[in-house]
Amino acid sequence: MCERELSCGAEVTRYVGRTRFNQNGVVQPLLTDLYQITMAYAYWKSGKTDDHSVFDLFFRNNPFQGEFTIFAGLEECLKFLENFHYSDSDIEYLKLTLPDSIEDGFYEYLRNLDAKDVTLYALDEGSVAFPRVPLIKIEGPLIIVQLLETTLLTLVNYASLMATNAARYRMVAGKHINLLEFGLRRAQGPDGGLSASKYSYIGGFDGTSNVLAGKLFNIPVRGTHAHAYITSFTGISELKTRMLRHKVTGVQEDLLERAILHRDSLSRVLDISTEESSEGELAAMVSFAIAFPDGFMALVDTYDVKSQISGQHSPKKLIENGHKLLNGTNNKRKGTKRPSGNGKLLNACELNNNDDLRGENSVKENGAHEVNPNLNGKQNEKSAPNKLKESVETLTTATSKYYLSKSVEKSFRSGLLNFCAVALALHDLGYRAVGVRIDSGDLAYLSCLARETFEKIAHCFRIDWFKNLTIVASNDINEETILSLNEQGHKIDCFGIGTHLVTCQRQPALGCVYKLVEINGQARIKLSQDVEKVTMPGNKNAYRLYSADGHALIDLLQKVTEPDPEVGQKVLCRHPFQESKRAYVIPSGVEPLYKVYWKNGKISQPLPSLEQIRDRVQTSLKTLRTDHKRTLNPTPYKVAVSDNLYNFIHDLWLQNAPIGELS
Ligand SMILES: Nc1ncnc2c1ncn2[C@@H]1O[C@H](COP(=O)(O)OP(=O)(O)OP(=O)(O)O)[C@@H](O)[C@H]1O
Ligand SMILES: O=P(O)(O)OC[C@H]1O[C@H](OP(=O)(O)OP(=O)(O)O)[C@H](O)[C@@H]1O
Ligand SMILES: O=C(O)c1cccnc1
Ligand SMILES: [Mg+2]
Repeated sequence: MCERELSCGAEVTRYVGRTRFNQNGVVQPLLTDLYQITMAYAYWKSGKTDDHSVFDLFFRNNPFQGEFTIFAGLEECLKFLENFHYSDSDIEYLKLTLPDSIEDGFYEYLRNLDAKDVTLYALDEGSVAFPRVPLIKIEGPLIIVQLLETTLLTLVNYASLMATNAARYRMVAGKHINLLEFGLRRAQGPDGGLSASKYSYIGGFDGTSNVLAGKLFNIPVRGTHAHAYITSFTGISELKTRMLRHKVTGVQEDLLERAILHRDSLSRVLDISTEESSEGELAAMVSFAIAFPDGFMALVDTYDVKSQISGQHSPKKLIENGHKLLNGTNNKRKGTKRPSGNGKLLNACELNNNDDLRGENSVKENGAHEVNPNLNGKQNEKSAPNKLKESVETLTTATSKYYLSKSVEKSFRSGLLNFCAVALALHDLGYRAVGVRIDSGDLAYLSCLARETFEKIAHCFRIDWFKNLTIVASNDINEETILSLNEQGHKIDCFGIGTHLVTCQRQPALGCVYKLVEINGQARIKLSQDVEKVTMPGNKNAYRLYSADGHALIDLLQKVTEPDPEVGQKVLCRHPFQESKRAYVIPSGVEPLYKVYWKNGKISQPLPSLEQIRDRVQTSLKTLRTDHKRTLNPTPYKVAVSDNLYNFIHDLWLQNAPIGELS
């Protein structure tokens, strides 16, 4: 079954009610490290194949300097177990690749190997998770459980990192902003791109531009258009068609003619000269509107009609140059004068009323803007490093200063003028435009300017919906940009986010590991100089204890042989390594964290849909106190061990730590 759905640029087909998708074909037993297979052979040779083993899959630190992680990738792990089987060609390849000394019997063993003797316990996919609490606990014959290591890690590591990253973007953006993932072109390859789309959706994004992800995972696909579409038209003479049927009457009308008429009247209302708007841009917008009259969304920042806004006065360049000035490395550079700035931080929405500031800027012949350092036309007497420092601080804290340049605003207004003209023409023919995308410049300021323009038109032309046109912003957005935009004030409805989201630029790996914790009933511990790296030995259960107000208080690990903690019963919770750190907790709620997800060769729980996992992320995050979730210096969430497990760990540690000899 499929339904037609309107995206912000194009009508797309969305598949609904489909059953689950197939696993990416690249996920197969040979998607592993060679050493898993060589170890498997050595286990086989030494008769350890069926030793009953327990492995924990866990991470040691939360990513992005945060204090929580979203667990994701479980469904893919279960599918991997379901399909685990070496094909004939896999066996052939291994025979060619491994040393000749490997006995044929091993290949026969592999040929018949599957995951039916394995049992997998896990947290629910989409739950918040914390360091050292295993996300997955897996037990069964040593050889197979070992062979699963790398693939399970690759399925969980990036998925969880991505879902966490997306959830963080959702937190800073707030629940009413639309978040679109635009990262495929910048992702770590095609598979990275697909996973990014899937797990950013789970983490709280609303859609993706990645069409295959839409098809495979039933994620909403969304999109606008690229600068190429605008620049592909040089003038209105290129328009092959300018006619559009009226939505109600069906009569063919000349959309271009109407757009030109509206542009003339708008230019007076908005005080923008039509000479400053590009005809090519108008032609492109008209043609796009004819193609998608119900989904007209346009990029409004393509043409810098009178100047180049990138160069010396882009926010990045100004900040860089500001730093160079501060360091004395760029003093002689032409065109890099001290930026204006009196240290006052402007709310972005106030900027375009501040003619004093904007009026001071001039445009150089070469197209670069020169920003007059003197706000009042007087010589600035404060010329020492202090003043420079002040300027740099002004720049770094309010990039909007860059936009004091009048022509930046003008060039943006050209796109806006053309968009509004076409939107009004569409309105005449019974259609509603969708909105604009801004992909450069000061997103706070320009979004306010756009909204102000829409409101003005809504008022002047008595078209109420015009004021609610969607404003999409994109361009290298990250968590900090959104926080900063929130502080400055903006009117953006939707962020399109690519590079920083999908590459997880701030922390490119989660660092999940897979450690043997028990074999044939004997606990195993891996020691390390680095206490953080000492493993938690033994087969364990995990619980989340809740406070009376419903917040998660602490995660507790116990030996599986211990009774579950009980509501209202005092539990001693101990720091796993620091003896003096301990506390009694009387939980108001106790949640056993593990469910058996795979047993006897079958997935043993009903698997939630992507939407349900996405919902779980939000409900699970709600159980966390806000101080654990804040971006700056969040409070660490406590992970503890029972008194019993504490003593067990430390006894085992002593037993396993060799006693040195001093000489
Ligand atoms: N108001 C704002 N506050 C903080 N950061 C912003 C603001 N507006 C935009 N940004 C960010 O500033 C950066 C813009 O940098 P850049 O120098 O590349 O400018 P640009 O407008 O993209 O220029 P170009 O014409 O070269 O594309 C982007 O990362 C963008 O997300
Ligand atoms: O900026 P991101 O967060 O990665 O979002 C995706 C970017 O992809 C497109 O840019 P494009 O590929 O056209 O290149 P550009 O960087 O020159 O805009 C789009 O205009 C966004 O800017
Ligand atoms: O649809 C868009 O606007 C889009 C898609 C991918 C990358 N940048 C923008
Ligand atoms: Mg871009």
